[in-house]
Amino acid sequence: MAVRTLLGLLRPWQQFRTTIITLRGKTLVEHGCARSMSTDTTTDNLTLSLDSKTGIATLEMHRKPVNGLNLEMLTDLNIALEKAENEKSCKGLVLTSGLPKIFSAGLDILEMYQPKPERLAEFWRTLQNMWMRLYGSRLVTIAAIAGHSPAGGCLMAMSCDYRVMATGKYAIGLNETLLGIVAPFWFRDTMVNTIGHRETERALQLGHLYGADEALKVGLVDHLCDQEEVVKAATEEMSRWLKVNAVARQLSKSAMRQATIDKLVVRQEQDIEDFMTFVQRDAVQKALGFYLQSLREKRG
Ligand SMILES: CCCCC/C=C\CCCC/C=C/C(=O)SCCNC(=O)CCNC(=O)[C@H](O)C(C)(C)COP(=O)(O)OP(=O)(O)OC[C@H]1O[C@@H](n2cnc3c(N)ncnc32)[C@H](O)[C@@H]1OP(=O)(O)O
Repeated sequence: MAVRTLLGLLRPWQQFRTTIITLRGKTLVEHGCARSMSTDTTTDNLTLSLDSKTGIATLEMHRKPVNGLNLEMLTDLNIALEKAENEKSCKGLVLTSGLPKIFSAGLDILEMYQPKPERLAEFWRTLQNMWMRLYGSRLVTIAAIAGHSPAGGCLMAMSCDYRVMATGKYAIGLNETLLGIVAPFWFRDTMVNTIGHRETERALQLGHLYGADEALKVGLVDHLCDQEEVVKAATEEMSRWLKVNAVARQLSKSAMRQATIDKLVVRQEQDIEDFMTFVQRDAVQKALGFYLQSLREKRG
């Protein structure tokens, strides 16, 4: 409180600072505001910005062409999520995309196709960490989904507390079987926790991608609105969640989610090994190759 009062005495130009951080050979530019203790970050892959009045951060993904989750993007996501988590004035986070018609195409398949083992292990660990951070966040997290959200994109959306999706011809779901791969147990658990066991069983086997109406019907998303309105609708919903006592809400969230996260915590190394063995199998490499080819041919 005393710190806030002191900061309030600073002149506006004294309240802003710009810091440049170099990370993994990339430059992060930070524009910080001392009054709100907020820190905005932009990288090649995303922008994190905090509205100091509301305490709501927006995390906008913008890795072209489809927000494919590669190692660098996942690293940036981890840093941004940690930053929002550690920022005391931040209470909620809207996760969205700055690319048209895409929330996220999920994991960058090129990370799994003909991989270098060392990078493959790091890639998977970084994904695990991102999921644990997002699923277990103390913040109210709302996904604003204005585009396609298959596989890893669906995982990110399901890891939020609430999902707003645009009406339109967009698809969301865990479609791994269509690629000839298997959704790992923590992807499956997250879906079971969201839409229930029977619906998950059906969706996983079929690799079913839900349209927006169907996703709403099974509870995979919570609200539909026009494409242009998704972030606004997410922010409006957020204000409802922020009225709830924060400690009580966080404890309730953790009571519902921690056991699912702990399952991965105790099996994290084994899960990396399982992933590496599975992905490097000849049959899986062949299937991924065909799938990549089919994506390329689709474009003509
Ligand atoms: C038993 C033990 C088990 C242990 C675990 C084992 C296995 C591991 C499981 C791993 C879990 C995997 C999760 C994933 O997320 S896998 C990725 C799944 N994603 C997809 O299937 C989406 C594929 N993409 C699309 O369907 C479409 O691109 C779209 C998202 C609907 C967007 O369509 P559109 O706007 O028409 O764009 P294009 O299709 O033209 O795509 C533009 C370029 O982007 C490339 N692309 C698309 N998606 C990906 C991707 N996920 N990774 C890499 N690259 C991607 C596409 O090829 C185009 O490239 P080009 O310009 O070079 O042709």
